[in-house]
Amino acid sequence: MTILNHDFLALTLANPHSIAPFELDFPSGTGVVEDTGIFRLEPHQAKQDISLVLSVGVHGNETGPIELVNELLIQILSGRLTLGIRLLVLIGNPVAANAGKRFCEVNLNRLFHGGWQGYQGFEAKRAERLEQAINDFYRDLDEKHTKLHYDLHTAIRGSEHEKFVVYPYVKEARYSKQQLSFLAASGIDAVLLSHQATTTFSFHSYETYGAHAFTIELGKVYPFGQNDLSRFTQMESSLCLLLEEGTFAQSEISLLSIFTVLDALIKDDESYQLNIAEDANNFSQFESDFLLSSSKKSEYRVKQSGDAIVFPNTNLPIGQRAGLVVRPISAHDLSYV
Ligand SMILES: O=C(O)CCC(=O)N[C@@H](CCC(=O)O)C(=O)O
Ligand SMILES: [Zn+2]
Repeated sequence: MTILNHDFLALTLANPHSIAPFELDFPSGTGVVEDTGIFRLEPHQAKQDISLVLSVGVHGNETGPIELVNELLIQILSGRLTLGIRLLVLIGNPVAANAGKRFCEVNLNRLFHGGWQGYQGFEAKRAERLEQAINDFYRDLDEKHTKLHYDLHTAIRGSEHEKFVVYPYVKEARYSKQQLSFLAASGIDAVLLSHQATTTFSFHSYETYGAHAFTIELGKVYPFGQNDLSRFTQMESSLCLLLEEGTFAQSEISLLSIFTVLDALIKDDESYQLNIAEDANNFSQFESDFLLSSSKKSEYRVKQSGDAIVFPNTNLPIGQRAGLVVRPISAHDLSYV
């Protein structure tokens, strides 16, 4: 088996359920395709002790980041980019990607950190397999080794901040200045600081391995072939620098708008409604006391003028997150590591 034309995405989509493992050489290192959508690359000469997981397509229809990372792989495999750190690329949900869907049976990004237990079907198996791949990749690294996991997504809606990240819930609320500066340099506009543990991929890597891990939203969802990859230029440049030199591009944290997550809105009944326009953007703000959601069982009123909604979505099963309510805060109010 080989990766024809260095096109790992094409190989993955042609074999969405499984691939027998195989090894390959490329000009600056060696690689192993461990399974479908799971590709580990080891540099001949590591410039820094950094192990980077780049995951894309955890939601199958979020194709822009998949195309971006596939392009980076083509550059590495063809020798145009010299790999200087360890790299694990994960294409999360190839079956849903082929179907042009967010997921097939269950939202994969709610099944990590053991959340797959108790579920059947492709996504449950896939979450377990992806967790295993990360565990294998991070195994036996010493204390001073830097573990990174950037989980790249695109959002269903337009947004007042086109590119933003979810910083998973971290103990003692201490945030990495180096990573935030890297995100600012990568074209990220805003950061949401999570208020609780979740079963997302980025939370799993932070909580289990102490990785610097983020869900990174790079714009709006488009089908394969319809993404304007020029919108990812800053992220691409930062990733190239990191992959080649093990260096983090840095910009002022003050470029970032920071939001704390106040509440997760949970769909608690079939009657659950969000009182927002169909086409409302992420980060739409509301006045104090506005009735943001209501159902036969509950209502949610906005606590303070300026509070905003991110990821509003009611097209999901009861018990799942229908949105996040966020509030702007100053970067000066954060504690940093
Ligand atoms: O646009 C939307 O509503 C969803 C975009 C998306 O997939 N977001 C992630 C965020 C994960 C996190 O909170 O870290 C998701 O919902 O899984
Ligand atoms: Zn997503």
